[in-house]
Amino acid sequence: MSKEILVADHVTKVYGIETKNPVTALSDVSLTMYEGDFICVMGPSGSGKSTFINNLSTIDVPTKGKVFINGKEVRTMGENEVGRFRYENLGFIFQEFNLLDSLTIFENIAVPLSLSNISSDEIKERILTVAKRLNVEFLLEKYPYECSGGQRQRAAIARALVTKPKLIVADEPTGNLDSAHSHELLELFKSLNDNDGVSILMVTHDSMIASYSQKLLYIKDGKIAETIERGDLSQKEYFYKIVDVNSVESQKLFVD
Ligand SMILES: Nc1ncnc2c1ncn2[C@@H]1O[C@H](COP(=O)(O)OP(=O)(O)OP(=O)(O)O)[C@@H](O)[C@H]1O
Repeated sequence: MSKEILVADHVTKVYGIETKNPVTALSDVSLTMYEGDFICVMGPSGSGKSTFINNLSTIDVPTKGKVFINGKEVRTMGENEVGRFRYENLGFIFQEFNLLDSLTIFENIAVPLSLSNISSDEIKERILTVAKRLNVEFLLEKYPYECSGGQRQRAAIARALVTKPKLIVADEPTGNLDSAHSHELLELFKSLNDNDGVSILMVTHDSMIASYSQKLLYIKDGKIAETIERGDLSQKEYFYKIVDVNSVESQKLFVD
């Protein structure tokens, strides 16, 4: 049986708890993610998708409930341990790329490896390999401000993958990519998932992109309202199920 990589146990997140207007963005959510899972998170704007993945992946701390990664409760880890854990296991891809403007694309991709003991030859080789996969090898000597939005996003993805993470956490990773590059990225995710056993937790609003996953969580009002498993469905059949869930849930937003 596959190993549990991430467990969320009755997680609640309230923003502004000390203020007059606290917002419960996540309400008593539980999830067990196994090694090799490819899970996609969808839901209306403001439903709590980013809060969900941030609280599950050490970026933020829940108000109530527990998160375990590789069997260890995140709250009990010291800051250094969480930092090391992130470096060794997680690859983050966000819509904001946070590339450093004073560094070239090559140097930006190298940043996560600067803490490692890897030789400079291997660093170079790893960067070239990942840059080729993301089609940014011709940009390695350029600075981020010399690149387009899509190119910067692909460079940021290369930076997230250069450490060979066991779990990719992605929030709208295709937000700045055109359709062809979006599908290329998802083919890459699928190959990392199928062939390298990399687990993926991804937020998207695009049903086509979501159809690359194996499981879909539909979040509404800070709760998991629906779960769909791809199972034996073809990608097309799964896609139609995802479209259905989204349109049924959207229709519920209309008040007669
Ligand atoms: N730092 C914060 N402080 C206060 N409220 C917040 C904060 N971050 C998010 N929220 C609120 O929490 C709720 C959930 O936000 P979240 O960003 O998780 O939603 P989302 O589903 O990812 O939205 P979108 O699809 O628009 O990105 C929203 O009502 C939002 O306004």
